[in-house]
Amino acid sequence: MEIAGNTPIRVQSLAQNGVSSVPSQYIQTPENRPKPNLSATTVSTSSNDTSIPLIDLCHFEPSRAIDTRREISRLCKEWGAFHVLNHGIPIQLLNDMRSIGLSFFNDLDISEKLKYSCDPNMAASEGYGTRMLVNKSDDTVLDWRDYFDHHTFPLTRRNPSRWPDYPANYRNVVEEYSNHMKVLAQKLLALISESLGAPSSCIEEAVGEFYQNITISYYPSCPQPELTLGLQSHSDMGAITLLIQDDVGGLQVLKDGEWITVQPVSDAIVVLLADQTEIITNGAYRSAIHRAITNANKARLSVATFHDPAKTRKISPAEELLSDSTPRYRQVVYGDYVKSWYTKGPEGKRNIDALLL
Ligand SMILES: O=C(O)CCC(=O)C(=O)O
Ligand SMILES: [Fe+2]
Repeated sequence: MEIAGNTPIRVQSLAQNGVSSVPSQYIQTPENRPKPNLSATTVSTSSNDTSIPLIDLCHFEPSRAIDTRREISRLCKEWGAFHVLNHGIPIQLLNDMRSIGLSFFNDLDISEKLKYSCDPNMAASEGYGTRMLVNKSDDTVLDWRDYFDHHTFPLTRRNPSRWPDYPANYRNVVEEYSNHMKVLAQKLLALISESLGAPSSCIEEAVGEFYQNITISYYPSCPQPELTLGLQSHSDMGAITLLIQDDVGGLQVLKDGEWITVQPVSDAIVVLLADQTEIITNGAYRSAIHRAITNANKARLSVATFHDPAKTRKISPAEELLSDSTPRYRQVVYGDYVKSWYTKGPEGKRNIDALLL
């Protein structure tokens, strides 16, 4: 599966070559394969029952704060994943972000895209890639996904000249999107802190300066969606992830042992609580296990914006949130957490479970 220069084959090239069956490296073990879609045979339920919940943030209107905090608390305890509406991000910017991502993947030749290749031997390196883990063993099952990862905060990491210059507005859109998403992540972490009765700065102070990465994922149509995953089951390792997707759908969240498909809502943003927030809140709020499935007929695009601590940051349950309970998680240096995640793989929540006291 490797071509000259140690560059892994991009899934989009496989799909464009019209393969009728997926190469064996992409075939999931039976227990990890998506269940066949039962919706046609089950009794119809309201759409609320078959997606994650949605909360209207009412533009962070102070007079709604008490209700919003109460609802946020419930969603963080029961789900760790929910849609937000009236979040303050211009809808046009969400559409522009989807549109520039799609142009990069659809309009450029593979040879053009490969000019932006990330370093396949380095975890989360910036650029165009396909393999998420740095694990080199041949028995790793591969995701049916290509991506472009951008390093966007702190500003010292941001270098738009390393990003595509096609379409012409690509770099501007990513910069503007990054700035808006950072503000929203701060507002949400403040609400989440308040919803636990803590000062609004509690979680953000525990995280420290945000390291923000934006990953555009592209999932080509797949000849055998029943055997593959676009992205394996995981919880995100940082503090909070903000995600948008197109109208194809394929994001699934694990709730009470069942995979729930997140129905696309084009103006809404998906909030995913990540592992460091689980540690900081001492498990009061749990990170969401999620994955992406593939589609036989359509390619799919999503944009995930991750907000993480610095690699040198020590993370442990916040004093203000412990009150009379004892810490349930060992302190961890965030860089060590990331290293273990990328070498061992996520496999559900094995990395955070290893920190449980
Ligand atoms: O494509 C999606 O909907 C999920 C992406 C995701 O979970 C990730 O990039 O961590
Ligand atoms: Fe994720």
